[in-house]
Amino acid sequence: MSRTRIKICGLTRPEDVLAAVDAGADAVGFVFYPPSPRHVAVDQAAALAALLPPFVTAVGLFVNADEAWVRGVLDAVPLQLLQFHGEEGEAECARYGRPWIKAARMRPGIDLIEFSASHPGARGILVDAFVDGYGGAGEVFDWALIPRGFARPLVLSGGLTPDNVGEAVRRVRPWAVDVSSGVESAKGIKDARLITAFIAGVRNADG
Ligand SMILES: O=C(O)c1ccccc1N[C@@H]1O[C@H](COP(=O)(O)O)[C@@H](O)[C@H]1O
Repeated sequence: MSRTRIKICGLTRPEDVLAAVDAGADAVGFVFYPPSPRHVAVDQAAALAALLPPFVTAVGLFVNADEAWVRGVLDAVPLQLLQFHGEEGEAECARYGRPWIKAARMRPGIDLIEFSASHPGARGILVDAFVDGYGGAGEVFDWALIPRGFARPLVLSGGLTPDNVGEAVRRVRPWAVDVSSGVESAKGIKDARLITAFIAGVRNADG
């Protein structure tokens, strides 16, 4: 079994980027969604992305964003992967010519197979709790909503913490996990000890 990839999302400070990299994160996320307390300005994100060593992926998170604005971000920030976390359709996700993942907002009644089929170009499907404000709420959803044997790379998120990520990895066996609130001391402020504990929890579950 391959090791579970780990993304630490919602970084706003250089020290948090370095903490995530030092702890062994595979990817870091920058939130380009002004209502979020983790929103980063374009020049701020460019400075943070410049700190990344090779083989750590810079992910840009967008929610129903205006096309011209996204293009402006892409011109200024070296993002290797886009995360669409709103109601973006396939064409909206594809128009930037960059690899992307698509978030499914999980609640009872959702058909993840059908959702996945409507986003054929996504490199993976991220599953998060259905919450007001679209995400970053620290809420867990019912992992039983994920079909067994889901055939595409699955990124599990939503209320993961150092305490529950081991159980999450053992039960769901996702391709990757993504965390924001669960490694914070305050909104947008990461805690290096929590990041380290989170990554240790994943690695213990990987076995
Ligand atoms: O982090 C945010 O502020 C955010 C805002 C809008 C959409 C998504 C957001 N973050 C993503 O939400 C999930 C779950 O986060 P949490 O660990 O429960 O806090 C995760 O994929 C973040 O990338």
